[in-house]
Amino acid sequence: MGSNNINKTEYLPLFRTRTGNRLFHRLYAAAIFVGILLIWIYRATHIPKPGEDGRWAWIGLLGAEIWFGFYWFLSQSHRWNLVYHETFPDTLSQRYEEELPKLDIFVCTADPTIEPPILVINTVLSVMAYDYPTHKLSVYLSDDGGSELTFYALLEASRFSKHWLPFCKKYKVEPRSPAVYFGSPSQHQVSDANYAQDFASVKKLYEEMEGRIELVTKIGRIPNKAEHKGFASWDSSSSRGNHDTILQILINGSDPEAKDIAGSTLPYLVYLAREKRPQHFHNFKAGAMNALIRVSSEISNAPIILNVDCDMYSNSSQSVRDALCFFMDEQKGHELAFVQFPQKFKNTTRNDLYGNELRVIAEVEFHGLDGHGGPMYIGTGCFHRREVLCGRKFSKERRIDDLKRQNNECKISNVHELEERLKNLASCTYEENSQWGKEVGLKYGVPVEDVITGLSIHCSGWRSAYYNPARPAFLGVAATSLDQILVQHKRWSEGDLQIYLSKYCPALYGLGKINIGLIMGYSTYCLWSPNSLAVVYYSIIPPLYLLKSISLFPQVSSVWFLPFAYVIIAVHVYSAFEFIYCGGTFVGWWNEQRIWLYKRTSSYLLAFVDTVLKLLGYSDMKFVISSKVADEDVARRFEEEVMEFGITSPMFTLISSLALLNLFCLIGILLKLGSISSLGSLYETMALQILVSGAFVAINLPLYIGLFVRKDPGRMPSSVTAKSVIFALLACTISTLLVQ
Ligand SMILES: O=c1ccn([C@@H]2O[C@H](COP(=O)(O)OP(=O)(O)O[C@H]3O[C@H](CO)[C@@H](O)[C@H](O)[C@H]3O)[C@@H](O)[C@H]2O)c(=O)[nH]1
Ligand SMILES: [Mn+2]
Repeated sequence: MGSNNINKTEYLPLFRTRTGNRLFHRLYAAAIFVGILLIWIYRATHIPKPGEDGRWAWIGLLGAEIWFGFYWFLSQSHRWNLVYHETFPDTLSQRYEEELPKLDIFVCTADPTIEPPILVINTVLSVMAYDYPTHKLSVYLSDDGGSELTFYALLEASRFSKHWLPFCKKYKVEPRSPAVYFGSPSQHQVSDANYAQDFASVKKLYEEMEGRIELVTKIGRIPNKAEHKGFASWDSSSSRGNHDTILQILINGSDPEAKDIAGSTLPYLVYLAREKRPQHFHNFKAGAMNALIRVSSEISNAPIILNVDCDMYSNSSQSVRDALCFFMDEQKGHELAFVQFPQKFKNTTRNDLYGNELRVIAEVEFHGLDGHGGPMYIGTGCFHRREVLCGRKFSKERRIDDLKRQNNECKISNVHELEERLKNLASCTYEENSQWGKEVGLKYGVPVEDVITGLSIHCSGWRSAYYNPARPAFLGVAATSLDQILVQHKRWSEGDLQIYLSKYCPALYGLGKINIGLIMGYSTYCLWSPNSLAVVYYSIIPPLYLLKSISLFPQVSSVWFLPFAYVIIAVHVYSAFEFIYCGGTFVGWWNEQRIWLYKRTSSYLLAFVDTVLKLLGYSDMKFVISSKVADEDVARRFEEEVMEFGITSPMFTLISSLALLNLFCLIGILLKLGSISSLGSLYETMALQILVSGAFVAINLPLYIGLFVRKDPGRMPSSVTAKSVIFALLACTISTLLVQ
C-alpha cells in the first residue's frame, strides 16, 4: 500500500493542461472569412471608372478593408486553440518541500512622485511575505529615481517586516500588502482574541510607519540622516540623473541577528540605484533589470527570478508555488523559460471606462498564445529562469540544470565590503563592449523590453506558460484618466512596431523558429499602430462623402449589402458576447469600443508617425512613466466613471476633431434633405455610411458632453474644443469644395 502511494505521487504531474472546445468559434471564423472575401470581391469589382464620383475614395476603402480583413485573420490565431492550466502545489510540497529552489524578486521603481514610496514598499512587503521558505527569498528594489525618500521607505519597511511577516504567516493573511489588508474591512477570525490583539498592534505599527513615510515624502527630505549609513550615499551634488551607484543590503538574510519577532529568518532585502550620468543612456527598465540580474547574481543568485512593477503587489501568497509547479514538473518543466501571470488591477471600476483590464486579452488571447507555444512576457508578474534571461538557448539534449541542485545557501560575511565590490556591476560603463542588452539580459532598443525579450526567448526554442488563477496573483494601479491610457498605449504600440521593423520582426526572425500561430499572435500586437491608418481613413472618408451624397457602399436592396451587414453584425455580436463571457458588462464592452477607437485614432497614429520619424533619425526613444496617483477630484470622477480629459493634448484634438467631423456630416446631410420623403432614398443609397457615422456619433457621446456641456475641471479644455471645431469645419468645407 505504502509503496503504491509513493509511485502514485511520483507519477502525478505538478500541473495539468486542458484545451478549450473551439468548434463553435471555428465555424464562426470560417463564416466571417467568407463574408470578408465577398466584401473584398465587391470592392475590387465595383471601383468607379476614371472620372466617376468617389473613385479614389473607393480605392482607399479597398485598401482599408483589405487591411481589416488581413488583421482579423491574424487575430484569429489568438482564438484558435485555447489552453488552460491547473497547478498542484500540494504535490509540489509533498515531493520537493525541502528542495525548493531559491527565488530572487525584482521590484522596479523610477520616480518617487508618481510612484509614491509608500506604494512601492507595500509591493515589497507583499512579496517578502510569500508563503515560501524565507531563507530562500531575496527581494531587490531597483530605484531609477535614485531617491533617498524611496530608500527611507524601504528602510522603514525592513523594520516593519519583522512584525508583518510573522503576522501574515500566523494568520494566513491575504493579501499580504499591508495597505490593502488594513484598508479593507477584515473578514478574518475577528472572534479570535489573539488575532484581534495582534491585528490591532501590527496595524498600529503600520499606520505609524505610513505616517513617517508620508511626512518625509511631503517635506521631501530626511530629517535624521544619521539613522542609517546608507543616507551618506546622497550628497548635495547627487541628482536623479547624475549619481554614483547606491547599493545597500538592508537585510542580510544570513546574519543570525536578522530575525523577525517570532525568531524566523528574514528574506534578503537590497536597495539598488544604478549609476546614472547625463552622458550615458540608461535604457529604462531593461537597463535596471540587467543591473539587478548582475548584482543579485553575486548575492543570492537564485535560479528563478520574479519581477514586478512597483505598483503590482502580490495578491496571493501562493503564486510562487504555483509558478514552481510549472518549472519543477518532471515531464514538461524543462521546456519552460518563463511563467507569466496576467496583469490585473486593484482600482478598476465596474464598467472599466478606459478598458484598463484588457479583459479579452487576459481571458482569451493569452490562453490562445499559450496554445501556440506560450504567452508573451509582459514585464510584470513573470517568473523567469535566470539562465534563460542570461541568454541560454534551449537544447533538447542538454536539459537545464536541475533547479533542486542550485540551492546552495549564500553567506555574506562582510556586508559593507560586498556592497563596495558589487557597485561596479551597476555602473554606467559596465556594459560597454559587452553583450548585455543584446544577447545577454533584457534587450535594449525598444520601449517594450518585455515583448522583445520574450520573443527572442521563444525564438531560441523555449516555451512559456500562462497561468491565470481565479484569485489574481498580482494587482496593480490602472490608469485613471484618458490621457494616461492613451500615452501608455502610444508607448506600447510604438515599441511593438519598432520590433516589427527590427531584425526581430516575428514574421522574419521567427520563421522556422516558432510556430506560425505564435508568429501571427505576435504580429497582431506588433501591428497595433498601423491599424490607425485604416481606422482614421474610415472615420474621415465615409462621412465626408455622406455629406456630398456620394455613396461608397452597396445599396440596401443590392445582394452585396448582405456580406457587409453580416460581417458588421456578426463581428460585433461575437465581440460583445466574448467580452461578457470574460466577466465584463455590456456597458463595459461599449466603453471598450470607444477606447478601441480612441487608441487607434490617436495613440497608434502618433506612434506610427513617431516610428517613421525615428527611422528617419528625427526622434529619440522615450519612456513616459505611468502615474500611479491621481488627485482627489480625478479619482472621484474615475470612481463615477466620468471621462477625464482636463488637459490639452494633441491626442485629444485628434479624437475630438474626428468626433465633430462625423457629427457635422450627419447633421449636414439631414439638413440637406429637402423633405421627409427623400429620407427613403437616402436610406437606400447611404444606409451603411449613415450607420458608420451614426455609430461614431453614438460612441462619442461622452466626448461631446466633455466638449460642450460639462463645467468641471475634467471637461475638455476650451482650446481643444475650439481647435477641433475649426478642424472639423475646415475638413467639411474643403471636401465640399474639392469633391464635386
Ligand atoms: O526608466 C525606467 C522607466 C520605468 N521603470 C519601471 O518600469 C515599470 C513599468 O513602468 P510603467 O510606467 O508603470 O509602465 P506600464 O506601461 O504600466 O508598464 C508595462 O509596460 C512596460 C513596457 O512598456 C513593462 O516594462 C511593464 O512591466 C508593464 O507593466 C515601473 O515599475 C517603473 O518604475 C524603470 O524602472 N525605469
Ligand atoms: Mn504600470
